[in-house]
Amino acid sequence: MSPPAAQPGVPGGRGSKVPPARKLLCMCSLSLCLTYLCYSLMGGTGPGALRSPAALPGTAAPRSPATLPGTALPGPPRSPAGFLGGSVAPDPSAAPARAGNSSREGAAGAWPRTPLAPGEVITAQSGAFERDPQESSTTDEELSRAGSPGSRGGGGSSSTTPDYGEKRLPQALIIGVKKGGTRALLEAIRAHPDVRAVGTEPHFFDRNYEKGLEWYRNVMPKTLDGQITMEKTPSYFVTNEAPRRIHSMAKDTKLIVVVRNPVTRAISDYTQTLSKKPEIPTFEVLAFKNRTLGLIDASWSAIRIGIYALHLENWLQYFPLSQILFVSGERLITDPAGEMAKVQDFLGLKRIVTEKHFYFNKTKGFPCLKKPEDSSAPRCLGKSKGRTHPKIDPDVIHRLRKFYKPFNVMFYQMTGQDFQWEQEESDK
Ligand SMILES: Nc1ncnc2c1ncn2[C@@H]1O[C@H](COP(=O)(O)OS(=O)(=O)O)[C@@H](OP(=O)(O)O)[C@H]1O
Repeated sequence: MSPPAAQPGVPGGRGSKVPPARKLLCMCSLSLCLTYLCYSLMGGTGPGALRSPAALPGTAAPRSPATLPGTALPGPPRSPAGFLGGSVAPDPSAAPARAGNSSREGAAGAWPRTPLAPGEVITAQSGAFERDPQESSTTDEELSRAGSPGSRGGGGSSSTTPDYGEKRLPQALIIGVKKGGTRALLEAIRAHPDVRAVGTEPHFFDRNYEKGLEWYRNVMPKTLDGQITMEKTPSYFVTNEAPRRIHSMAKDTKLIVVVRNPVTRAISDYTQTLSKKPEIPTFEVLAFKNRTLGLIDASWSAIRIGIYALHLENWLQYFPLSQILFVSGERLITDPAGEMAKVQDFLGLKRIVTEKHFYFNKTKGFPCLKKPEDSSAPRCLGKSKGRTHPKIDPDVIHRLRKFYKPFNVMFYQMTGQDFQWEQEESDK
């Protein structure tokens, strides 16, 4: 894999004088802690609540003592206070925020405000709503079929699956993020002959952990020696227990995270819920705890999932950065072959999935996989992928961008990659 470009001015960027990884993690943790303390003090999590990042619902308690409140440390690269709660004055220097992709936008709506208890699995919601086989869709029924003794498993894996080989626990996982482009990535990597993947989402490390590793193994497709077994469950990235559980299964598990501009991701998430529950409040209503004060509701899962730095901190307690690949959800659309090259390198695979596998489908508005020689149909993702987003008030988008900015900067520092979400002129 070609290493991410060096990022001058981004401490910890792979091109700069890199401080020891641990030191960087501690600094990031503390900065995040400070950010959240500020947010809490501004009332973001309830009156008087003083909460460290660890107290953010769904975020594991960091083990690093450096993350404890009260430790004196450098703050985030830019003071987050102005972004977090309180009245955020419009930034005249910022590019005017526009509504999302107008060509793909239409209806309005919202989803229920569902503050989660600490440790609660965020995608308990997705279990209720996501039934499309191309979404976070795996039903218990599907899984029990896939995992039942004597089944071929694969939970939706290719119909050309040969019924030989062995079921193995996955060596690589797509752990997130929800609405990041995880399905597109999984379908693309499945085109590789050395990869076998479950089509549905097993949700083992969040919802089904009690079923045990044998259940999980049985859900997997059979593989031959040298083939990699994979699955994708986007909720793992925001599940407290997932890093520890995956680490205890195999500490060398390779992890892939597809990340996308958190503002667009939030709208996409909301759009999905709206499609199932048209009666829910508008995005604009749900996004704020107090709109007059400009106080973003970070307890709303659509918002919280996008605070990537916080979630990543949890993973870095268990896995080195080198074991996690961050795929750009934006580039997965504009340059799928380029992103797939990185994925194949990361997995130690020959670069077989290349530009020859993709074409841009104008009707769909997305890249699709070219039809395999033995099949009659090209493979675009289903209608639940690439939905038209509702038009969101530009002021709300502007405020959300400001809210996420310090967290994004922190995420760039932690990963050594600049995803350039601040540079985007519109939220497509
Ligand atoms: N090739 C291709 N075709 C269609 N859609 C694509 C593709 N590549 C990326 N995307 C983007 O993937 C978004 C859905 O993300 P996920 O698959 O991670 O969603 S889910 O969490 O599994 O429900 C989906 O989000 P929305 O556009 O908001 O629907 C797409 O923007």
